Amino acid sequence: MIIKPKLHIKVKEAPTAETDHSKPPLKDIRKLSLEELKVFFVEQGEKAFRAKQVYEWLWKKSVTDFEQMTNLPVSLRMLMATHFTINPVTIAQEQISKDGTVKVGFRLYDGNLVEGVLIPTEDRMTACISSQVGCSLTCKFCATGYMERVRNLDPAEMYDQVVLIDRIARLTYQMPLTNIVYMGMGEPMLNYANVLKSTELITSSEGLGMAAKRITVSTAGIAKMIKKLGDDGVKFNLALSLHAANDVKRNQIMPINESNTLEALRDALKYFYQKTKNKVTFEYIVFNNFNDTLKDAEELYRFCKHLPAKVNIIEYNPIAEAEFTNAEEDKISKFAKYLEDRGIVVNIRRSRGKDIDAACGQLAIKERNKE
Ligand SMILES: C[S@@+](CC[C@H](N)C(=O)[O-])C[C@H]1O[C@@H](n2cnc3c(N)ncnc32)[C@H](O)[C@@H]1O
Ligand code: SF4
Repeated sequence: MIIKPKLHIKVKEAPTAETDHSKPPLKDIRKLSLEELKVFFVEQGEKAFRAKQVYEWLWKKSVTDFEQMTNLPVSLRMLMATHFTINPVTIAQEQISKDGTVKVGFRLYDGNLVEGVLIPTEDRMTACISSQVGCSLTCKFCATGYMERVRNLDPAEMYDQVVLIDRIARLTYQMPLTNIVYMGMGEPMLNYANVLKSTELITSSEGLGMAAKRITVSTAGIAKMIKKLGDDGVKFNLALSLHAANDVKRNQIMPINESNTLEALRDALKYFYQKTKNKVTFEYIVFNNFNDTLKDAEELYRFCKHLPAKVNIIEYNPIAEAEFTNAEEDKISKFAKYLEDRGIVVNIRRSRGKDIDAACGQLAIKERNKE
């Protein structure tokens, strides 16, 4: 297995950045809560009810400019424009795969690029969104693991990805989004508060009003934060990227396992289940000659039998940075059968968008390599 060194992300000059460096950049108005917006308006001698109107324009209608808030007096729009800005996420690249999957490169206000994917299936329109620029967790099979973590996304940046992918779904397939997975770039549990805030916005009636059960947050496994999800009583689904149910093997491909062992994760997941009654999904890529034997399946069975859980076997999308490949079909079927025979629910998920680099991080890493 060849593992190449980490790449450094070069942050581009922001296309919309403040060019007059003598003035501090304006704050994004979407960083304010409804309450904070009310306080601002009252301090400025305006009526408090304006806050609700503005909030609706910002979230439900997702406007990108104060000028678009057409039911508000011009003076109010000008007041906001002198104190705040709106930093919308924009689409930098869009590629459609032969299988209908759409990969989107999102440009953030500071020039950074993150990725999202629209995955259309028979009964679902799923958006896969990013939570960080890069990732600090260095998983050896993941393209994003070869980038440095640059920064966390803020709630509005995650929300915007959903809104933009929803527009693509409606335009391309005449169907709105039905599901959202936090399985793009980054580790959601290392951007905990912003991820939770974004799910609140997506589910709230002031935002998109989607059911929390339609959202899945995926983690590489940070035990402390999984327990916190339990304490916070979240309603969305949780997926754990397991990929090996043996500490020695998992340490090799997911260094986070050294400080968050399988035992710690199992305890955290039990706690999460006790608190939320939400079933957990285990993500497992069956890598050729690494974790593909019936002994590996037995270890996986032993790990998940303690919890009401299901296993998603994900097809691997090979990346240029490492030499992992999928196990052969036959081995994957035997692996799945071993688990199913013991009562574990197994789904085999085919890779989507192979022809367009749909594995998370692949598009951003290519862009970076061009620079
Ligand atoms: C990119 S991660 C982001 C969420 C979180 N950091 C995590 O690890 O669960 C989402 C899922 O994609 C998987 N993944 C990463 N690289 C992949 C690849 N090249 N092919 C298929 N799945 C991949 C991860 O193992 C994880 O289950
Ligand atoms: S799999 Fe998840 S945690 Fe691991 S490097 Fe990729 S994005 Fe980060």
